Amino acid sequence: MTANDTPQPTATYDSAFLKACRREPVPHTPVWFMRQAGRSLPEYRKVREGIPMLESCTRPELVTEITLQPVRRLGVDAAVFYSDIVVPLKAIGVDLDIKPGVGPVVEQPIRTRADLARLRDLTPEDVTYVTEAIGLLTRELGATPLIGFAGAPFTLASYLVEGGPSRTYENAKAMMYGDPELWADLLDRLADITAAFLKVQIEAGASAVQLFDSWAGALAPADYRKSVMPASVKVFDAVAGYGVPRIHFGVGTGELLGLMGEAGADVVGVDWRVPLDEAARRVGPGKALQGNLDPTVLFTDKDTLAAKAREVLDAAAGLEGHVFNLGHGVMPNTDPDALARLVEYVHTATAR
Ligand SMILES: Cc1c2[nH]c(c1CCC(=O)O)Cc1[nH]c(c(CCC(=O)O)c1C)Cc1[nH]c(c(CCC(=O)O)c1C)Cc1[nH]c(c(C)c1CCC(=O)O)C2
Repeated sequence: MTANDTPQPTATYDSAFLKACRREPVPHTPVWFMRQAGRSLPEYRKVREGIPMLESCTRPELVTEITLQPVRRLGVDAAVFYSDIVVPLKAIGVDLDIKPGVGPVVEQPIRTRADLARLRDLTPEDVTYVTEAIGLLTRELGATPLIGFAGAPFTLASYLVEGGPSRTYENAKAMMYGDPELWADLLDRLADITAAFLKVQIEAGASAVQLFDSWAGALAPADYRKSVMPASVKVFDAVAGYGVPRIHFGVGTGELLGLMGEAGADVVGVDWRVPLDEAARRVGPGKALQGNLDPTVLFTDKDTLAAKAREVLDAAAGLEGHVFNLGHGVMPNTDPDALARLVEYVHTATAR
């Protein structure tokens, strides 16, 4: 499929997940989990043994297996492509690695205009392993949709400018406030790279895409609107013509929910801090919501888990479209059986 073709009904078109994204009636509330593939699954730890994270993302058969693992075990309504937000940066030659237990670490942070030259455009040839893996996956998945994803310009910039994970984003925000032109140019470069990465995934067969602006909650709404939102708008605009749902998620973004919808999302992801009925008021009409069980609830007993999931469903009762998810990613020590129970509970409680 290319942009602006009339979207054709596909094998996944009538899935509960895509219907909920389009705000159509659903047979049950669809469920998937951010970070559903990964360390909470013993079968993941087994196949990843001895293979560095970023290398694992370049092996199509391994990517296929890891992406399918949670679909088989948990009964979720969608698969999420096994990759990472820093994969496109690595693919254009940025010297970075994912350090276990730490996260992405960038050898030479981007701090000056000269550093920007290290961010060249991403072409499909840079990530042929992504195209190949998605081809394998969509054949295996059949009617189950595959969600592609990318990091939003701000969240990618936070790693590139800080050089690694940060609690304060002091270098990134100092650039944003102190050198707005350099900042705008950096985010614009990242928007092009992100858009190119999403296009590769959609053209290879992804049924929906999620833009992770995980750390945008660090920003005041006025700064988000002026200094970050234009780059995210550029990303969403670039993939609008494909007709696949676009999901927009960040952590601690209660004050930004309206703007994150306005940026061009069809579905707004909500963390656990804002109940979904209140989130719907902040986002306004015409968008589905995704979320938002606190991931730590999975560490509690069965009855508490069901009661807390019920609270999410009750808050979502009046929404135009609801995709059940956690308010952030599955934590590594989560019991996979609790995840499977949660899927079962949501499906049963919402069966129509
Ligand atoms: C901020 C961010 C990153 N990566 C991602 C985000 C946005 C989501 C969020 O807000 O949590 C996105 C991501 N990363 C990964 C996925 C896979 C798909 C899925 O959700 O199942 C997704 C969607 C694989 C991964 N990405 C990573 C792992 C764990 C590494 C491993 O298994 O060795 C996985 C499965 C590594 C990673 N990569 C990143 C971090 C913070 C870490 C964790 C570091 C650690 O605690 O070890 C950057």
